[in-house]
Amino acid sequence: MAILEVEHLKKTYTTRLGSNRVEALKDVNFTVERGEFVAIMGESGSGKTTLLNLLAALDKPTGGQVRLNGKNLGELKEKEIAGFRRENLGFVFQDFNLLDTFSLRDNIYLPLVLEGKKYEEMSLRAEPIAKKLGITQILNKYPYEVSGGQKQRAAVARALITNPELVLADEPSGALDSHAADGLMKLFGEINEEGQTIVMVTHSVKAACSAKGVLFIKDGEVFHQLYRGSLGRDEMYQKISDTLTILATGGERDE
Ligand SMILES: Nc1ncnc2c1ncn2[C@@H]1O[C@H](COP(=O)(O)OP(=O)(O)OP(=O)(O)O)[C@@H](O)[C@H]1O
Repeated sequence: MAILEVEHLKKTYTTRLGSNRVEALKDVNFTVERGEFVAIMGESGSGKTTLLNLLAALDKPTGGQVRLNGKNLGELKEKEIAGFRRENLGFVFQDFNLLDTFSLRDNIYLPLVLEGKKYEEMSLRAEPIAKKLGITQILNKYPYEVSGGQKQRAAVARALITNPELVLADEPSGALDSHAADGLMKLFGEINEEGQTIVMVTHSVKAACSAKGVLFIKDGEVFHQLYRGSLGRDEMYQKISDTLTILATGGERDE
């Protein structure tokens, strides 16, 4: 079953006086099935962040629609949006977005605090997630006391604690060294194997190899979709690299 349906999605940015228009997304169509792990790739300025913002209901499309579990995000009332986002989506960002004055534990609890959950429930929910992510021993530390990889693990725990339908990640390994990035992608793979649907924007071919499919965006449109299927990691790496080369050189996509 499709968890995410994107139909004829369009986003045009207009400057205040209307003199300058940028068609960031022109006509984007794709679906994400439950349990998928999709990487979104494309050159700088191709519209990836714009797309992610629309998937996250952080911005309104100029045309078309995004449906999450059949619910058209465009029909959400302004006051429903924050709650809908909290209940259905988990976010992981390149720069972690952890609050420095909160311990990792309190950062992870934050979405549940906002939902008004009791401390015991927060603790019960966090325990298995922290264990899985290997951060049980450092939960009382503050973000500035731990490594980038550990910060990102805490951010992933925070994204997962509400048991979201969909995790949206924007360059999650972008600020990590290659060892921590590999660890994070392994973790995403495991979380996905356990049933979590993930959509991740990345510039890294290596990170995209962890996904089950890659959606390539060019000039605000879907240029190509690649599925891992039975491809080995090396083959997948090669196919992604080849497609990025075609994207960059303006050639036609290979079918
Ligand atoms: N708030 C905005 N107002 C006007 N134009 C914008 C705005 N945000 C993005 N754009 C333009 O829309 C286009 C797509 O931008 P977007 O940030 O979505 O690309 P991207 O693929 O995420 O790029 P990058 O990989 O560099 O983050 C670009 O031409 C950009 O300049």
